[in-house]
Amino acid sequence: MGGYAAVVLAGGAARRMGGADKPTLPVGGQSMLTRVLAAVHDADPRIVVGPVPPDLPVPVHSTREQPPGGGPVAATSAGLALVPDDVTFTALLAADLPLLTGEAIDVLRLTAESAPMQGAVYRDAEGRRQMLCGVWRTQALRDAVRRLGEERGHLHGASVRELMDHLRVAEVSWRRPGPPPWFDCDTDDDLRTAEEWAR
Ligand SMILES: Nc1nc2c(ncn2[C@@H]2O[C@H](COP(=O)(O)OP(=O)(O)OP(=O)(O)O)[C@@H](O)[C@H]2O)c(=O)[nH]1
Repeated sequence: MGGYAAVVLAGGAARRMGGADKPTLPVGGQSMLTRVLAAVHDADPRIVVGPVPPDLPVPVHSTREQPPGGGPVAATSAGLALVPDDVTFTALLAADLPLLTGEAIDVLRLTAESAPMQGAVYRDAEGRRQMLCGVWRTQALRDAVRRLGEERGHLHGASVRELMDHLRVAEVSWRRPGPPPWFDCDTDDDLRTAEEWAR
């Protein structure tokens, strides 16, 4: 596999968690953001779109969509602006995936590199795409963001689902026993579940 970049979206409002600073919440003794960055330890560059906690234990590049809070596609666009043109693949990830592993990223990378598609995401047992747990051909992702921006006139408030409509995506099932690596924490209950699984 070749090199890849990682763009981690970490500037959401976390309304379902009462506005908590979600990426900094600990699971298994480490912040969710730290855990996601560890899963992409071999990505270069690693880009965080959102506030970067001062005690983050790994170096990252950081940026922010303008205006802040513009939603995940505006944030993706800001992150992609820091990905060099010669980086063929980019992992696009939420910051609230505390069970993500390097192995799970490798499966996505292998799929994205071999499939005649523009990227790969996980699909859960109910068939739902985990859209912020994927690896993409960087240029295809850039093109999709640009086309969506042209259609809407702006990216503010655009959803990841709208973005995916502009991309050909391979869906990957995770069939191994144990917690799914794409599990995302939207609520306090999710956080408790992740904590149990992370033990
Ligand atoms: N930089 C940035 N990241 C975002 C934005 N909106 C969502 N995200 C990130 O995208 C990921 C998925 O977001 P959600 O969990 O759907 O939204 P959320 O705002 O975190 O939470 P809710 O308000 O409860 O929906 C999370 O890692 C968020 O931090 C945004 O406007 N800017």
